[in-house]
Amino acid sequence: ACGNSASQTEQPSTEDTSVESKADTNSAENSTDMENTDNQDVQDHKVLVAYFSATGTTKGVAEHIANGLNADIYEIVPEDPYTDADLNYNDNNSRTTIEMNDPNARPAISGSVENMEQYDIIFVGYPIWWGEAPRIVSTFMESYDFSGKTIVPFCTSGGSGMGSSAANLEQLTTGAQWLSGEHLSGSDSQDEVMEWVNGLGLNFEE
Ligand SMILES: Cc1cc2nc3c(=O)[nH]c(=O)nc-3n(C[C@H](O)[C@H](O)[C@H](O)COP(=O)(O)O)c2cc1C
Repeated sequence: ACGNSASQTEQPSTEDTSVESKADTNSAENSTDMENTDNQDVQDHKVLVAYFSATGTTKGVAEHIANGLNADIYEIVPEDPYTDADLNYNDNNSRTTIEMNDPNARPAISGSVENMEQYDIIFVGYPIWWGEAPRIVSTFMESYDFSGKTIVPFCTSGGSGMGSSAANLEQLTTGAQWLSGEHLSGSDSQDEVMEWVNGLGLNFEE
């Protein structure tokens, strides 16, 4: 399913699991070229960019979104970090192969989002593993009450699209509005990523 994955060479920084959750970068100034000033109506929405990234690609995209929107960012950090051996998809007995073969696997997350209630829009980013979101993203979706919130999924991959990954995550939440997601590339510039974000038609808090 993932023979076209190229990125096993740029190696996982699995030891770099520092939580930069909620780097509170919201400030009054917003120097980015937000194009949504013409559709500010009654309410602006506070945004969280949450992501899981085993080897840094999704992290880069998540940072583009968070920087572009001046939004909070939260890394889903596994309690038990993924080693290179864990990430070996050529090994039928590797941790990821075992987890992805079990739809009910729920790897534990270290830490949590403080005050999820304050967010109206949550971007959720992840790498595609065997055509799906990693099971730890399922753990994340089941850990909070997302009702009334808008969820915007995005992924990176070695070539596959989102497939049914987001639809399957959506099943784990109730009462949230899921927008159709986007497959992004680790080589996309911030401007390219923001072009997609600004085209979503959401009102972001500035
Ligand atoms: C266990 C595992 C399974 C993968 N399965 C797929 C796949 O099915 N399709 C694909 O295009 N890429 C697959 N990949 C490649 C990753 O999706 C890709 O390298 C991604 O950008 C990594 O993101 P990250 O650096 O944020 O972890 C897989 C990678 C791993 C480690």
